Amino acid sequence: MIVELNKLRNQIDTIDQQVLNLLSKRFFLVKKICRFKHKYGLPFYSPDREAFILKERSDEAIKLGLSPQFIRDILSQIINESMRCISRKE
Ligand SMILES: C=C(O[C@@H]1C=C(C(=O)O)C=C[C@H]1O)C(=O)O
Repeated sequence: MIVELNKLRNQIDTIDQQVLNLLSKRFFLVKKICRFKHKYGLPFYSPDREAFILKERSDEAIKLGLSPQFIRDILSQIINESMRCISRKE
């Protein structure tokens, strides 16, 4: 029984690691976009793009049997972190 539980937990650990790696890649791309926008004098904040992301991903969440509100909440947090990320000027 414990072996089975550990196997399942190991799978969750692997998935969590993948989520972290993907978030790291996402913030890397956000920083690239930030530099691109800075170069061409564009504002970093794009409310239309953010609205598009939240709508698209919550529609996708429904198809996958996930709560669309949960996915919107997570993505809003991630996008808020994008703002903090670029203000750190790393
Ligand atoms: C990364 C961008 O810049 C900002 C950050 C976003 C994000 O984290 O997805 C989305 C829109 C912008 O407010 C972008 O315009 O794509």
